[in-house]
Parts: sequence; C-alpha cells; structure tokens
Amino acid sequence: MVYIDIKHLTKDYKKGRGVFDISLEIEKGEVYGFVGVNGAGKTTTIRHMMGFIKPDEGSVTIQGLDATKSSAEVKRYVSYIPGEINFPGNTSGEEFLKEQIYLSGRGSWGRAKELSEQLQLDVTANVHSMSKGMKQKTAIVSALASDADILIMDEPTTGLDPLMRDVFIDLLKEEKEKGKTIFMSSHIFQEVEEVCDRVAVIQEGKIIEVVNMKNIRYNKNKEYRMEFKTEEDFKRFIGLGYQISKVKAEDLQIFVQIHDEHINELIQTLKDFDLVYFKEIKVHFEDYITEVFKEEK
Ligand SMILES: Nc1ncnc2c1ncn2[C@@H]1O[C@H](COP(=O)(O)OP(=O)(O)OP(=O)(O)O)[C@@H](O)[C@H]1O
Repeated sequence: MVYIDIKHLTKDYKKGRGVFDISLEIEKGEVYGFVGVNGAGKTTTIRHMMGFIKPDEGSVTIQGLDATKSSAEVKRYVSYIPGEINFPGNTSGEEFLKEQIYLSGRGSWGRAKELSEQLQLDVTANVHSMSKGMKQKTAIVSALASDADILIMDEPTTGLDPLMRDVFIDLLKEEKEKGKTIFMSSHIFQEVEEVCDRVAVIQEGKIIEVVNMKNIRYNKNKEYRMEFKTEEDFKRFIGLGYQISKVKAEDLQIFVQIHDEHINELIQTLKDFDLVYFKEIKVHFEDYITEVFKEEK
C-alpha cells in the first residue's frame, strides 16, 4: 500500500535549480532513504511533502491526502524533523517537548523522557543555549515521542556524534518494527545502508536511481581478491578464463567476479595454487552509488 505518493513533482527555481519530474512511491512500513549531495534537491522535495511549498507541477499525496491542499490534516499523521532547527519561544527542552505533545495531541512525556535518556539529552537546558547536536536530539525526541504513523526527516543525524548516530539508528529500527513509515534524507551512505529498505538517489533535481537495498545486501554476484605466492601460479590462473576485474601484477594479486553458484568450483580450482590469501570484497552502498554517479557524468 502506497502511503506517500510523489508524482511528477517539479519546482523550477531557474538556472537548473530545483526539482524536476520527481516520482516516488513509499509503501506503508517502509524505511525510505533519500540521498544526494548538497543542493541536489532533498530539502525542496521534503518541503513539498510537508506542504510548505506549492509545486509548479505534479503532486505529493500522503495517505490519499494532497500534501499542499490538506496540509493541516496531513500533519496529524506526520512527524517532521526539519533540516534547520529553530525553536520558537524561550523555554527549556522539557517545556518545549511537553508543549509539542500537548499541541499535537499525540505521544506522552514518559516516552519523551525515555528517548531523552537514550540520546543523553539534558532536557533542563534552554533550547536557545543548546548546541547543534542537542537541538537535533530535541527535534528527534519530539518527532519520535509523538508516535505519528509517518516520520519525515531532513538529514536527522546532522550534528550527532557517531555513538549517538548509532543510538538513533537503533531507535529507527524500533520504529520500523512498530510499522512506522519513515522517509529520511541523508548524505551519509553508511546510515542509509544500515536502516533503509529502499533508497532514492537525487542529482541536480532529478532521481537517477532507486536502489532496493536487498540487492546490495544479498547480491549473489561477488568479487574476490587473491594473492599468489609465485608469478608462475599468478600467470597460470590468468590463463584459466575466469572473469577478472582487476590485476595488480606487482603484488601478484587478481580480482575475480563470480556468481555464488560457481564459487565452489573456484575454490576447487584454487586448491591447486599456492595462495597468500583469498577473500571476498564486500560491496557497500557507497561503492555502488559512486559507480552510479560516475555513469551519470
Ligand atoms: N527558495 C529558493 N529559491 C531559489 N533557489 C532555491 C530555493 N530553495 C532551494 N533552491 C535551490 O534549489 C537547489 C536544491 O536545494 P535543496 O535545499 O533542496 O538541496 P538539498 O539537496 O537539500 O541540499 P543540502 O544537502 O545542502 O541541504 C539548490 O540549488 C538551491 O540553491
């Protein structure tokens, strides 16, 4: 079931800036990543999802409601973490969080307190004197404590140290378990790789690829690297006709691409060779996406 439906979304800020003909379908219960470099169009897309700006063309529908026309109603289902956090008022973190819970009519202070402890957030601090990381944590606590069905987050880990980023990723996994639908932009490939089901890649306002992370995690086409003890073995292996992706002759190393189905056959073959080592090269989302960006250029 499609929960967030973006159709041909276009906002033209001229001179090639903006977003152009973006279509994405986010399913209920999905964790959907949105990656791209600075200025690629992530925030512009998210602002349309929240109904803050009107598209030139196309539409965003959330749970069947038009994000622009029914913006107030949509916000009943959605919790949002903006890219730039500015808190209104001059209150403590606790007062701010309690007010948000009261205004939205969702969530509980108990949950907010629990989340603050997990994220090591001092809620007694005044929101204006908070560091960037503390502000980010406050926004995260506010969004997660609200218990909304849909979470839309613009670079939610900005300002968090690596330890807190891990805590946040674990919290997201818990939200996914509860069946929440999550859309998050990021430029940190490792975090989207860890938590997302699918990831859309945006470049210069256009979607260049939607990656199903299963295809990365469970890819059956593997690459192995091996180093031979002797030049004779190194040369003999090259003559066998395996699909060789790279050779480092000075180190007697060969990189072979092979499908899982044929790996046993390769291992049998290698018994007849003197090897220093033989190991799989793990493909990460970052490597994959770097290739995609290269192809686009
Ligand atoms: N109100 C606006 N008027 C004119 N140009 C704009 C406006 N808002 C955004 N842009 C331009 O549109 C492009 C996309 O911006 P956007 O903020 O969506 O990118 P982003 O992917 O979120 O980048 P970042 O990672 O830096 O936040 C940029 O070139 C930006 O300068």
